[in-house]
Amino acid sequence: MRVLEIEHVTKKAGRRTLISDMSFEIMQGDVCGFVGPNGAGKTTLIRMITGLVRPGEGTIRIEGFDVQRDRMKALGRVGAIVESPIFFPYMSGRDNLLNLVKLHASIPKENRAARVDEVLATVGLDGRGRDKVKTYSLGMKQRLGIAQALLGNPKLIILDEPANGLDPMGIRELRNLILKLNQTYGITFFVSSHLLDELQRICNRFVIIKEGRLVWQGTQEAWLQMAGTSSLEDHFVEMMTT
Ligand SMILES: Nc1ncnc2c1ncn2[C@@H]1O[C@H](COP(=O)(O)OP(=O)(O)OP(=O)(O)O)[C@@H](O)[C@H]1O
Repeated sequence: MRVLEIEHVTKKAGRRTLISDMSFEIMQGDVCGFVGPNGAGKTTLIRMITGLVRPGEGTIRIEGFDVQRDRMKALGRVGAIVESPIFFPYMSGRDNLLNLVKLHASIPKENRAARVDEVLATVGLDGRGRDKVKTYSLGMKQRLGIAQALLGNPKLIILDEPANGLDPMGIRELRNLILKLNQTYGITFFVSSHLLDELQRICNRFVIIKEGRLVWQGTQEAWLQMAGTSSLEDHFVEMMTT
């Protein structure tokens, strides 16, 4: 099943074209790495997928629902951390989520607390849920962000440079969490990052863009084959400079 469809999407800002006639698809169960140099348009496309910005032309569908025309149904299937998640620092992680769970109309009032405790346990924060967010490490805040994304039971989770600023332990925890959510709950992931080695550990597919255009998309296997004896990083740099 197609979870995300990007069809001939173009976005301009004034005379500048930020995204140009871009098309690709992601299937259910994929963990797709989204890569491109600084300024390639990754965040711009992610903002369109999450409904924060309108595409100028083209269509974006999530599980078949058009993000523009069927906004509620489309966005109800996505959990995303686009900019760093923002929580009230003087409230506990649990209280922050108890506040946010109210936004999900599909969760009855009497089930809210149970749902919050469930997602806290899923991301491994059950032991720290009642501590104030200001005492959390960056890695814990990221996991709280993923807990928030999980509240609505998403089919697709979009993460924009989630490993930014994380130490090796934090990166490892994030990696294990993504793999667990993918393998245990079948959640599809679309993850932008500059850390190709890290993406190589978790992704089965890649979408590569440059200057707002799709350069390549395919399986990790196909990319490794194309790269030959080079590392993905070396091959990526080569693709970007030729
Ligand atoms: N509203 C806007 N008006 C004009 N230019 C914009 C606007 N939004 C983004 N840009 C430009 O579009 C380009 C793409 O930016 P974007 O943030 O999507 O890139 P990115 O691939 O996410 O980069 P990075 O890897 O650095 O995060 C950049 O050159 C940016 O300055």
